[in-house]
Amino acid sequence: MAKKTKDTPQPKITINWAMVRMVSGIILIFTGIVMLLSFISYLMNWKEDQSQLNTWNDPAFEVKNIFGKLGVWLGDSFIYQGLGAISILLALWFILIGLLVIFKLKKFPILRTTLTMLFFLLWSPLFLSFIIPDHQIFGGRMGFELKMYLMDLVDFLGIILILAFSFLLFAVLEWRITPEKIANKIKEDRLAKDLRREEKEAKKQELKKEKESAKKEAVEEEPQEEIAAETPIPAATPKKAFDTTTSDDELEPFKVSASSQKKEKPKSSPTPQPKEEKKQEVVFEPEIKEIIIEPHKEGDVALTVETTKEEAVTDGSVSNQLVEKFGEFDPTLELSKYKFPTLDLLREYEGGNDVSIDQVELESNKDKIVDTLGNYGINIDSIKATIGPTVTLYEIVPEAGVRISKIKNLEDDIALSLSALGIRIIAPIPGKGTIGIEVPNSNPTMVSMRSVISSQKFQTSKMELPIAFGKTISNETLVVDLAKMPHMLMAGATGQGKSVGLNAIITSLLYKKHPAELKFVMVDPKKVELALYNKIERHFLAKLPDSEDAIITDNQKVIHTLNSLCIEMDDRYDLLKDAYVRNIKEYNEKFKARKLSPENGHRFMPYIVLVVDEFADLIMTAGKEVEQPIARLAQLARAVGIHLIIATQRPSVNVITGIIKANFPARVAFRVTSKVDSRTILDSGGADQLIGKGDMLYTTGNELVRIQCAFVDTPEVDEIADYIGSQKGYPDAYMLPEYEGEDGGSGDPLDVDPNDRDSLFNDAARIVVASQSGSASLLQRKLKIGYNRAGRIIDQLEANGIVGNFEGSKARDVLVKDEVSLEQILNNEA
Ligand SMILES: Nc1ncnc2c1ncn2[C@@H]1O[C@H](COP(=O)(O)OP(=O)(O)OP(=O)(O)O)[C@@H](O)[C@H]1O
Repeated sequence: MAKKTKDTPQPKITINWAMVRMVSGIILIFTGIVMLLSFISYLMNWKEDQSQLNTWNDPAFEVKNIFGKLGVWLGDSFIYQGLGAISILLALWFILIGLLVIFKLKKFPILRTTLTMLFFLLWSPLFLSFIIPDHQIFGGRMGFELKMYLMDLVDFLGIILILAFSFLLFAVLEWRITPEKIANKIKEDRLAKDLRREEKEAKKQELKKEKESAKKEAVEEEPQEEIAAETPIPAATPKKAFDTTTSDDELEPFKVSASSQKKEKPKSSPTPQPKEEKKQEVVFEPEIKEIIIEPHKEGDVALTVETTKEEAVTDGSVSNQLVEKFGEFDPTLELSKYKFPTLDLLREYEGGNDVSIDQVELESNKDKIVDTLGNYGINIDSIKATIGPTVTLYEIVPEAGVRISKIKNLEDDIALSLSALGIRIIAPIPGKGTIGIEVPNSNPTMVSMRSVISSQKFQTSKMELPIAFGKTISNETLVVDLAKMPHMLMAGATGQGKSVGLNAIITSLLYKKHPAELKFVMVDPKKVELALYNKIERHFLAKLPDSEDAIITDNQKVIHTLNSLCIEMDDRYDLLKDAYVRNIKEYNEKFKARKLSPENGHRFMPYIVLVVDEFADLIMTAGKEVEQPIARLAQLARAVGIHLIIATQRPSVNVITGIIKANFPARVAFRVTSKVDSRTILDSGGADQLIGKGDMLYTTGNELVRIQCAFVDTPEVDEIADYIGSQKGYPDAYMLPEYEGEDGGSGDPLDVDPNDRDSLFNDAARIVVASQSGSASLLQRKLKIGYNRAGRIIDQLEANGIVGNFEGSKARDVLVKDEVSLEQILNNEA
């Protein structure tokens, strides 16, 4: 603010263009209105008024025109003696130009409008005086004279041709009429007609179907024997077929004709289904052909043979057709009414966005820095201050020849002379060639979550998983993409702002992502930090199938969940491989473009963010069991949209092990108690010099950025969770794959009785042999079964010698090499 008043420019004599524009606009509109009303009035009263023209100066002369003598004069000059009735166009043009001038409508095609008007001003007088020759008033003098001249020159037919050709020429130039356009227009009209017809037919079909289902219900309510009596071929007709055929025709066997069945086929069941599923079902229906074998003998029944054509591989053209027909797949359709949290759920804090610092404080800090350095013989060329929310950065350019290390060594002395905590010296500032000294403000400004969420940067961000972390030292909102990080390690001593930081991350994502696009897996050993998010379980949380609470507080469950996430990761990789894409973004785009069929197990993949609030506690109790899956996820899960955020109070080396550290390039450090801790988390000091309360350092491997974390209070989080939780959600939380631990799944095949076979055993064996891959997740997808059952079937396959031994994460070898041998095995053992 103070800066502004300082920089106020000297007053200059300037032309107020806005006023000029306003005044000229008003004059134009006024002129246009007077002309328009005069013309209209003149056209109505011209006979009487015109006869008075000779007695113009006579005070007794009375005219009927709405604008009196001026109106008559205008009408006579423009209409009678001039352009005729088309002069009205001129009046309208004045009004239009006036409006354009006032409202600054730059996009309006003014030149084109003016040219069109000029054409009509020339063309209409001739046209009007030609078709209404008795009254000069319509064509005006211009029309009359022109007509007389042309009559003499080209005669009647010549004038018609001139009028017709000039109009045609104008139309072609003005409306750019080309033969293609005309053809297109005809085509469009035809298409629109067809579309309307199709819509009508679809509506009719729907009505018919409704009636049919109503009838079916009525029939179902009737006693069964009655149906049996009326239906001559119930035994031969599969139940499914009976279920799907519901028209009256069905009750008569001979009328189960090609046409009536054809209509039935795409629907497998008339029961209403969730929107999305319904859509997909229709989309990927196989092509069905029918051959009717006519009866040979009298009294024989016609046989309809139904053949399903092999489903074609979905190539571009098919998907294009699908997209044309149904539009892109919309993952948000099921919760299409979902409303994103509103800004008013977040609080405005006192002092909000205005970062202010006392001028005196600035001056005195500067003097102290200059004096301290001066005492050690370091002279300064220039010094510049950048005021941030919690700290002010003084950028120093030392005199030539001063060693940087000398200034760096004076850190403690400068801190002493400024008598302030949290002084940090950055020597040199990367990419700037200056030396930075960060000095805490005596009155720090709170950075509210509201201010960062409402920032343009966050609102318009196109990032996949944007996080509005807080504000940098130059008071800019820092928005980072979790998808790019791809995992984050967060550390800080107790009470320094870790939980607030986690909430800020989660809140940012909740403000930007639809429940269909993002799921959280939350681990909260402290049991209270993340409990608030229980309310959004059905919208944003993921959990294990058998667990009650989505937020995991029990360490044993954490191990299961992490392993389950590993399975989800492997499944996702299989799907990515199938789809020939390299990451979740490309995969989802392909899925949305309907290039991947859900029939083959493909599905829209939401991002999964694993949030662990107290990692030290987990490592202490579960050690390797937790470290291994975390490391696996951290190494591999990035491409499949699984991201980890891990927070810990104790950033010691036995918690943040080398393997974990190597896979978490994004680090956030709140204040820690020692330089060693700072080194563990950031690989450099600095975190021990922070001032707490959300003051943090952030790095993605290169430079350290000092940020004031945005503050979001528990009641705010509570309100956001309430707001989301009160809306319609999914029936349940997002289900992660089942994981049974050591005892389940791929157990000891010796325990498995080779004769104890799952009902899907044969199918599974065929799939495994056909693909030559003994993977449980393949069976899961192809047979649409759970992980446990797939694991059991794999064990049975092993016991029967179809697949080889368990080989860790690798798929098992398939011992039967071709389908013929497999069929022999299956037949022998049957
Ligand atoms: N970004 C911030 N801006 C202002 N004040 C903050 C900020 N973050 C934290 N604080 C203050 O610090 C207090 C403690 O923060 P928080 O609960 O996040 O600490 P913590 O590191 O999670 O502690 P613990 O590990 O014990 O849970 C908050 O109640 C708040 O008063």
